[in-house]
Amino acid sequence: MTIPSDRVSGEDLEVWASAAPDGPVRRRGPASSRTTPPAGAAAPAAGAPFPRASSPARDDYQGCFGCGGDSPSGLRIVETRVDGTSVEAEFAVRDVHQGAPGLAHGGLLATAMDEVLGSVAWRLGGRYVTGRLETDFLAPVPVGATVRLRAWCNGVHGRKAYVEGEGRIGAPDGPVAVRAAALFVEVPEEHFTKERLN
Ligand SMILES: CCCCCCCC/C=C\CCCCCCCC(=O)SCCNC(=O)CCNC(=O)[C@H](O)C(C)(C)COP(=O)(O)OP(=O)(O)OC[C@H]1O[C@@H](n2cnc3c(N)ncnc32)[C@H](O)[C@@H]1OP(=O)(O)O
Repeated sequence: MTIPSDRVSGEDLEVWASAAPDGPVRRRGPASSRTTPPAGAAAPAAGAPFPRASSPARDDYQGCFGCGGDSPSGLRIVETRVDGTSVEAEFAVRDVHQGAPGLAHGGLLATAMDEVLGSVAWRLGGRYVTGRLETDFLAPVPVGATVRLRAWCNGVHGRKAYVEGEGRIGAPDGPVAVRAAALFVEVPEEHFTKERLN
């Protein structure tokens, strides 16, 4: 398998022990050039308060599909540890999250990554939305499993924050089921109000 060297850095590549007949397969990591910080990107700040002035960020807002308690089929992601801008979180895969019978739908796993990576971005101190989200699905996740999420910021460049993370099955050192890299873009407060229909 050939990996275009202009698309990924050396750190993005991993050698995967594989039973493939031609030996170990080199697989691309989750980050493409569009989700990799450019040279000169700043290191993330140590962690800043959420800018809670905007209405979707109210302390009592429970409508989020990822983390809110008001969404009956929501993921109900709970943050378990925050260290600066890095976040650990978890959620339980329920019947309503199925794709194939008994297994989590991939789109919901991508949603979980969007949520936890977004939480990292908001800890930079601005209001951020997802501009691009790249996801690798590495193992099926059974209904009933707890997915342990971990996410961190690789750098900030102007309005752009480069965030990465992973989800493991069952335990913090369990098998990696999903990996993601994203570009979050800082937006003004009006972003969350100007297009609303209700
Ligand atoms: C959101 C939650 C709020 C509640 C918070 C509660 C408290 C916190 C608790 C918990 C954490 C939150 C967790 C949330 C998690 C979920 C997050 C989501 O699902 S967000 C919804 C989905 N995303 C959108 O709806 C964006 C839709 N897109 C847009 O609005 C625009 O396209 C936007 C803002 C992304 C960019 O538009 P422009 O006009 O402002 O700016 P331009 O110039 O186009 O882009 C700026 C820079 O970014 C690059 N860029 C933009 N999109 C890119 C892309 N897809 N790929 C690569 N680069 C991109 C551009 O090339 C440009 O770069 P150059 O400055 O020129 O270097």
